[in-house]
Order: sequence, then structure tokens, then C-alpha cells
Amino acid sequence: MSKFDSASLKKQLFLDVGNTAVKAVYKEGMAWKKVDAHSAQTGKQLILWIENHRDDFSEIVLAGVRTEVQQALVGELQQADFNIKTVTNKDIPRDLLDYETPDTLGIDRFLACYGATFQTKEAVVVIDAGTATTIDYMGRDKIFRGGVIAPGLTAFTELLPKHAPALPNVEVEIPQSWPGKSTIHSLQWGQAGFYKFALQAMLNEYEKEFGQFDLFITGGNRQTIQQLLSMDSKLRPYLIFEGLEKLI
Ligand SMILES: Nc1ncnc2c1ncn2[C@@H]1O[C@H](COP(=O)(O)OP(=O)(O)O)[C@@H](O)[C@H]1O
Ligand SMILES: CC(C)(COP(=O)(O)O)[C@@H](O)C(=O)NCCC(=O)O
Ligand SMILES: [K+]
Repeated sequence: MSKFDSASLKKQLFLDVGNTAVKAVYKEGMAWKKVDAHSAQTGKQLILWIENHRDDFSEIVLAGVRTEVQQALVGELQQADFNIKTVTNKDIPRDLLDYETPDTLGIDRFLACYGATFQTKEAVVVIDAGTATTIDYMGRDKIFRGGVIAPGLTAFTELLPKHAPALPNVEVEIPQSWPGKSTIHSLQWGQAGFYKFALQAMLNEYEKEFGQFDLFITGGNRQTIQQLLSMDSKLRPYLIFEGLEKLI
């Protein structure tokens, strides 16, 4: 096999620098593979993993919302002689952004919506349930129309235990009956219930404003959010990467 052939068989490694974690994934055939969360929990462990798998990848494609973390990662990887492509808001065609502050838009929000539009003929709403929960809209024209940045589910449910530590901790689930008749159930209505009703209200606003859409859910808390919503939705853990792959 020629040098060219073996190089062209090598893969891209995709990195998403979020507020809580750096996610690293690559494709095996059609399937996304996630770099073991444990080995990727800190930048150092991730860099070590990448160095140990140097021969598997021709290029590292990176996007994120934490500039300093990203710069540190890029610095280390460049020192180790990796080929790096950093994708930023400047790589998004301006006519796809109906947003008044395109320079401060979190690229993860655009990428997740963009990725979703390739999986349906409808307009999309994407809930990205990470450190923040974002609820964003993209039309069939692939124009990002903006959305909502809310406290993530974990941040939200940690609020009361922090400010009223005498209250018990409760599971994030909706009680059987309304209204709450115990401390636990009252708290659950105020946590899972609050979150569910807020999300549903946002989704209703989208329907009123733009009409029909398909709902996609991604991010670390995606399963809990899907359970809370009790409506039709598609769970897509790799949406940001799917958008990234289409954009580059
Ligand atoms: N296995 C997990 N690892 C990290 N965070 C997780 C995990 N499962 C659920 N979470 C929750 O998901 C959120 C992080 O989501 P994620 O989409 O990875 O964040 P970000 O993109 O903001 O870095 C946190 O609120 C965390 O509590
Ligand atoms: C809203 C976010 C913090 C979400 O980040 P995440 O929860 O995925 O870590 C991120 O998209 C961001 O930093 N946005 C900048 C503000 C904006 O989108 O307008
Ligand atoms: K998010």
C-alpha cells in the first residue's frame, strides 16, 4: 500500500469543548465511537489518549464554547505535532445565522441544530441538555433562528439543596398526583415539574411562532429530559458532531 493510501485511511478525531466536559469522538464506518469518558475527563488524560492513538488519526477537528480550555488543548496538541482544524463561528455562513450577536453565539448551539436538519425534512427544535439547557430553532432553510439558554437540569436541581439545606434531596421525577401532598412530592413538582412545564411552554411558543417541527434531544442529561417531556422526540447523543462533520 502506498503512503498516500495508508494516510487516506486514517480518521478524523472530533473534539467538543463544553462547559463540563471535553467530548472526543471518531467514526468507525457509520457509527460514532466515544473516547472513554473516564480517560477523557481531564484535558491531560485526553491528550495522553490522543498521543497513544496518534497513528489512528490524520486530523483533529475541534469546536467549543470555552476559549481558554480550547487554546490550552490546541497548544499542547500542536506541540505534539498534531494536525488541528479549529472550527469557529467564522466558519458558519453568515446567512445561516438569524442572531443579533453572531460572534458570541455558542457554536455548539448552531452545530446541534445544523446536525439535526440532516435527519429530517422538517424544521427542528434542539434541546441540548448540558451545563446549560439550550432550546433552539432551525428552519428547513437551515437558518438558525435563536432560542433559549436556561440553567441545565443539574444546575437547576442543585439550587434548593444549596440554599435550603434542611430540605431533603429528591429524585428528578414527576409525582403521580397533583398537587404535591408531601414534602417530597411538593419538591418534585418544583424540580422535575417546573422543568417539564417550562420546556413544554417553550416548545409551544415555537409552534405558535413557526409551526410544526421535529424535536431532537442531546447533551449529558438528554435521557432525563426525554422522560420528563412525554412527547415524541429523537435522542441523538452525537448531534454536535454530526453538525460539525457536515459543516467542514
Ligand atoms: N456521564 C456523565 N458525565 C458527565 N456529565 C453527565 C453524565 N451524565 C449526565 N451528566 C450531566 O450532563 C451535564 C453535562 O452535559 P454535557 O452535554 O456533557 O455538558 P457540556 O456540553 O456543558 O460540557 C451535567 O449537568 C451532568 O450532570
Ligand atoms: C449556552 C452555552 C453556555 C451552552 O453550553 P453547554 O451547556 O453545552 O456547555 C454555550 O452555547 C455558550 O456559551 N453560548 C454563548 C452565548 C450564546 O449562545 O449566545
Ligand atoms: K447545552
